[in-house]
Amino acid sequence: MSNFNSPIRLSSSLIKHLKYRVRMGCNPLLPHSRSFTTTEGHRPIIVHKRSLDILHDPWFNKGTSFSFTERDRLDLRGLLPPNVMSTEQQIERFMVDLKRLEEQARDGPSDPNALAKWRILNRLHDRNETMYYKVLIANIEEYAPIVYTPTVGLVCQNYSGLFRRPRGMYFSAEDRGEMMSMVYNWPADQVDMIVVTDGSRILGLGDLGVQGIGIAIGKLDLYVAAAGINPQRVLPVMIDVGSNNEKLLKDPLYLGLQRHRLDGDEYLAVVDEFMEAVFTRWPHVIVQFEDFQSKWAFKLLQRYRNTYRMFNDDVQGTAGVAIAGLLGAVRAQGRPMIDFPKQKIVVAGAGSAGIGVLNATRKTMARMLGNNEHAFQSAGRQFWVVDAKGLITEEREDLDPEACPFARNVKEIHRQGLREGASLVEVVQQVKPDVLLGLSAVGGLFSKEVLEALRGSTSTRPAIFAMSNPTTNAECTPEEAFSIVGDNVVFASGSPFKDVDLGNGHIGHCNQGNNMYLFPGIGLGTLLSGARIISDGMLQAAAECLAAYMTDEEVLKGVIYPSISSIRDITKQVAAAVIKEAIEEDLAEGYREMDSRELRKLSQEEIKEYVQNSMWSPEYPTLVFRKE
Ligand SMILES: NC(=O)c1ccc[n+]([C@@H]2O[C@H](COP(=O)([O-])OP(=O)(O)OC[C@H]3O[C@@H](n4cnc5c(N)ncnc54)[C@H](O)[C@@H]3O)[C@@H](O)[C@H]2O)c1
Ligand SMILES: O=C(O)C[C@H](O)C(=O)O
Ligand SMILES: [Mg+2]
Repeated sequence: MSNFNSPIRLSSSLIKHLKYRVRMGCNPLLPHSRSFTTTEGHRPIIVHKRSLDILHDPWFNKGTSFSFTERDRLDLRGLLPPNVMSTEQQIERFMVDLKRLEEQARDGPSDPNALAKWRILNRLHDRNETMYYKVLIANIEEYAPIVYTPTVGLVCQNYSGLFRRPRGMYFSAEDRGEMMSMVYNWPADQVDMIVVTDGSRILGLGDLGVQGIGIAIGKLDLYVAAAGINPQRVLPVMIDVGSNNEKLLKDPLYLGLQRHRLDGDEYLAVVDEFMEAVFTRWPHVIVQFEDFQSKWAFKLLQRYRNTYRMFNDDVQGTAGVAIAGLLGAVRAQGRPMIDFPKQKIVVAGAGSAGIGVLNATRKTMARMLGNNEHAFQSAGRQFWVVDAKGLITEEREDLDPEACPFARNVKEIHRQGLREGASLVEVVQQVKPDVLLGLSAVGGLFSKEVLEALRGSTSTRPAIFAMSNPTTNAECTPEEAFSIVGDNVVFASGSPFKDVDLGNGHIGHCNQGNNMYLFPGIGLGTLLSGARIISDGMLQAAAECLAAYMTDEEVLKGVIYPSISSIRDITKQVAAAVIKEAIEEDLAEGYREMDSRELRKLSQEEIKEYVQNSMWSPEYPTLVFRKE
């Protein structure tokens, strides 16, 4: 039996490994260390490693694309098949493999091979990041539903089984007091974007605990693919304060802390410590809060938004996307934008997303009505909010403070033939809304009865937003919407659905109303402006930019959101709008060589050019070895 005083015996293989690490210039006692250099442009990259270390490093790995001379320079000879492939050949080989799976897929409502595709893409991500993003960007329409909603939901649910190579950082309740030093374990000296979750409300799937890291990874994939954030400078983070999901707590394969969630001040102390640690190491980082249960989403946003560069995607990103869609719906009715404050809107769901949408939409209406208290009060009367307990009125007991401003006046509601707790069907029947918007996480909530009631809408073209994710949580499908309410409706869903063949040569267009159209641009614009905080004005500018992206011709056809294939261009425009607003609000402090004075001199076109030139593209840099 060994005790602490006995000499340590090292196995011969361990000695060999340590000697090898010394030879490679690494500290044998520290975990694997990497050197980080920028890959923008076509400049060579100086690397301090060779041989297998290069092949195992996805930032530098080119797989079969290493040229003969590079293989010699980097001691790779013999470690790869001899045939040198071009990038195109490599990608083709990969795509053939991927497509084979699809050909075998049965054509069902969901993709039976979605998880298999995720695994293949994930493995590529592990071994060759450049190629991974090249594939993702070139085929974004096809593979966003795999790396993002809906499949990412399935991935999070099955994360224990799917976990291979760790990605990102985990801060847990057990790490209290250690985070300030732990944060230095991450190898990158520069981090631009963090997406953090506590796993408490992953999409509409509830508390998935530590497995929620998948959502942070998926969101950051879009930051790289859509916003051109350098993948070396993104960091997915999971704050593991436990889980209240009893199934997970009993699962022996669960990878997270097997304890109930911390609450109250203890919870806040963990998140505070995390924020302090990451902003100490990377003062210019932007932190996106993702999929926190609404109980904490609002509190944390209020706590940090005036001190740190952060935003909550579910509250603020979703709000902007909804506003853009709602404005699109008005245009699709052939009405002028000024009619927006007249829209009657029924919202199902009063959580972080629903309340975020309600607040921002009310403010937008109030601005159009004169931006005074009277305008704000009258805008508030355009909404009827239904949650799990039915219509919310001032009679409701124990109402969340966030929902209070939207509780309907009891007398007014009685005159409309409604009451506290009225069902969604009753509300739709009585209100005859222009818009029915769902952020309830309840699949099928817009039942046949609800949709039939919507046929009585006073609008010439009612709009249905079934925004809950993933697919199975959508409040209704586009088929149901078009067949029950009518061919003329405007339809959007949070997760992608196919367009509907209406049978008479017409297509019922299915828009994807998802915050992916805004968060990458909000992050990129904030980064490049160097704004200290993310203001309401910057978020509003992002939403307006998205709304203006669609032409009149498109919206009249019911197309209110762009195709995901143009997401890189949309993100560029959104980022430019955010920068412009940050400059106007005097928040922009500049980024790298572009200081605040230079920024202020830029014209609208030059801002767009600046954004475009700052976006990372997946190209192999030339690698050159030099000893450290
Ligand atoms: N499309 C997007 O971009 C987008 C963005 C954010 C969130 N979402 C989706 O929105 C959903 C909700 O997210 P959240 O953060 O607000 O969740 P949440 O848990 O905070 O809120 C859910 C709300 O729905 C209400 N609800 C539950 N059952 C209901 C019922 N039968 N009828 C009416 N309301 C009911 C609850 O009372 C609660 O107010 C999730 O599915 C999420 O994926 C979509
Ligand atoms: O993640 C998404 O697809 C959208 C949104 O952030 C959500 O929580 O559903
Ligand atoms: Mg989310």
